[in-house]
Amino acid sequence: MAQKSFRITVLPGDGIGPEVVDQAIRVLQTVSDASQDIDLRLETHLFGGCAIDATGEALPASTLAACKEADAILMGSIGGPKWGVDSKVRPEQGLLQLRKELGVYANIRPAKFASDSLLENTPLKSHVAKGVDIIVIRELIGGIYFGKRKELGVAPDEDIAWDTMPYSIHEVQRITRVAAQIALVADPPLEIHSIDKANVLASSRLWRKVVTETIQNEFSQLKLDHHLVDSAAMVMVANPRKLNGIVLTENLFGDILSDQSSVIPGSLGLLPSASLASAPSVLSSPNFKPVSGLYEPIHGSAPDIAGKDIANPIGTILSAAMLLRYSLGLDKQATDVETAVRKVLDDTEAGGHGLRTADLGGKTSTKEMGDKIVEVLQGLLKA
Ligand SMILES: NC(=O)C1=CN([C@@H]2O[C@H](COP(=O)(O)OP(=O)(O)OC[C@H]3O[C@@H](n4cnc5c(N)ncnc54)[C@H](O)[C@@H]3O)[C@@H](O)[C@H]2O)C=CC1
Ligand SMILES: CC(C)CC(=O)C(=O)O
Ligand SMILES: [Mg+2]
Repeated sequence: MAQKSFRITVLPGDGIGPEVVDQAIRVLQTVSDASQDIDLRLETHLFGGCAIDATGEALPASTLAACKEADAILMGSIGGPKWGVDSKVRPEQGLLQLRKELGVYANIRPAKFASDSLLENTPLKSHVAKGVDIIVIRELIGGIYFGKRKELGVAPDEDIAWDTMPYSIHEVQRITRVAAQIALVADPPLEIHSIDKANVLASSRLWRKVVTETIQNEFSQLKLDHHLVDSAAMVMVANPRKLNGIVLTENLFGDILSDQSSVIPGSLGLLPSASLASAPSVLSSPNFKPVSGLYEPIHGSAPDIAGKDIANPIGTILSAAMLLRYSLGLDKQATDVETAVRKVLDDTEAGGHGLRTADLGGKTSTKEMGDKIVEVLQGLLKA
């Protein structure tokens, strides 16, 4: 078999970013070392606050070029108090610019139990949390994060600041199609729960109309319902199984609801994400075509725990699994990474280790968690 060689651009970023990315790099290296047929070439670049310190820019041109040339990008997290909200150049601006430049409008954030044993860690009652399996699909390059805004102190009306939340029919159609295509891969297909604030916002009325028409006209076999975002936030913690399937929503609501969804399996540090410029193609299909993408945990740079070797690396490691599956077409290896994570967390299954980092009430360090996942993965990759 001809060797498959892939370029992966790595952006460790700030705070705990480099700590959790180090463990995901070891996982990808383990996949590469296990097969003569696979060669993963990882190249690290400056991005975020560390890039501002070194170059004055959050997203230097060389970093953007490396991202555009890569088969996939693995990111940690950016930001921190050193480059806070009053700074002229902020790391978060670089992240928004990167997402926009790459056109990755579809942000896929699965919120499920990486291991059933995590039920002991949920702050919800276990009968409420059990069986929750939600994929948040968040529109990522539109809405209020990208709309026109005016800062305080800018004339006219210097005492007023504002943001706007524009959405076009095209933007809502394409994210709805991604949600529908992901829903259809499951058997039975997943239900779609579209979240908006259509009782107040014009952009939400457009959202609801376009989602409804796209599903009715193109995917009429799928079940769709609509929730207002305030009550959806309540349902997500009171009876989250009601939202099982796909939670489809716009940029700001998706940012908030996905952090909230991480409470269900027990920690923000557990959840991965993929940001893509099209629907991922179905791996079992003969027409499978890998898509380039940006992969990152859903959390931020966690300045409160940075530099202590206690951050949970699992969200980043599971993001690397999504990278293997969607961008490199390495489904078996992706599943092996997910199985390794499950076995390391699990305290009941054969070969389970029951490890927990501090966010889940344990004492396992970031590096020890990475060590164990790599060790279990090596065994699985040989099989
Ligand atoms: N994609 C990105 O790079 C993102 C960057 N940020 C930036 O990160 C900075 C900090 O933001 P925060 O609001 O504090 O949110 P955060 O997500 O960094 O942290 C929130 C809480 O979760 C904990 N936490 C997060 N990840 C964890 C992990 N892997 N293991 C254990 N605990 C974890 C933190 O210790 C903190 O208590 C800000 O500058 C923000 O703009 C925030 C979200 C996403
Ligand atoms: C840091 C922001 C730009 C984004 C964010 O919080 C996220 O994507 O989860
Ligand atoms: Mg966020």
